[in-house]
Amino acid sequence: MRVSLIQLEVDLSVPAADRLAEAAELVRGRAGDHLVVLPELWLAGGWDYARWDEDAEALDGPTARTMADAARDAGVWLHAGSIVELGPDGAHYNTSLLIGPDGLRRAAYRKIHRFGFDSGEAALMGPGDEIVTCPTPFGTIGLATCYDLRFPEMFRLLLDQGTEVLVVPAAWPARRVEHWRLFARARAVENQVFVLACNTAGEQAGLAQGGHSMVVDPWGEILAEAGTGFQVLTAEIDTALVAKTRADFPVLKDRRLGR
Ligand SMILES: O=C(O)CCC(=O)C(=O)O
Repeated sequence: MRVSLIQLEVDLSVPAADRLAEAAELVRGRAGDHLVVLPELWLAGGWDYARWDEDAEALDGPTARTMADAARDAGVWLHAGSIVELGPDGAHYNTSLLIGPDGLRRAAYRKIHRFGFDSGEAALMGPGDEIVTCPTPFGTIGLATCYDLRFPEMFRLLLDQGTEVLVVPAAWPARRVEHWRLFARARAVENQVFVLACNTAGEQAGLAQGGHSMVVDPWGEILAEAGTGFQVLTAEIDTALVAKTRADFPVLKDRRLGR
């Protein structure tokens, strides 16, 4: 199957409506791909907390609807990155959306581990509390977001729910980009899954973003890696490699704890 990770440059000085339309066009341009992935909080911005109140929207709000139309027009599965979700309880969540080629939402995942210690996301967003996986024609997709990568115990739960392809949108800063690269490969190797890790590029709220979106196979090989600017990163992946890797090197059978 062909996957594309759209490493967007998030320039918050450009009106959100223009950036939304541009992202939708990029998705439409990926007709022929099987799965397209966008980064974390690419519309609201991952680091401009002051905007989150005004940018918060429901799960079926304008971003979700625009992305659903784009997915249907292109005939692709779309991981639309994440939005600032205004939950029914009035709280905000960092919620990622998986949309089918028919334009229907197939999964929504509220980021469990919020970044910022006592400020930023950790103070302003509610925590998700549900591990989310979704069956697709090309295997079970497991959902995680950015900072989640630092918490390997979460990925064992995703594994135990059948994950074969892990999709991780992010707004990961350049300062710690080597951690990002390390974790993307580590989560692939330890769980014997594909990892599709889609970061932002450019600068957000004065913070340089790391780029280096990656497609990693279950053996930990990097099949494709972006640079630091805007890029559409495309790779062919064979999801049969998950079962083959697990059969050829059956390390997961030796787990002793936590199941
Ligand atoms: O863990 C990190 O270094 C970055 C995490 C982050 O930027 C986020 O979760 O938004």
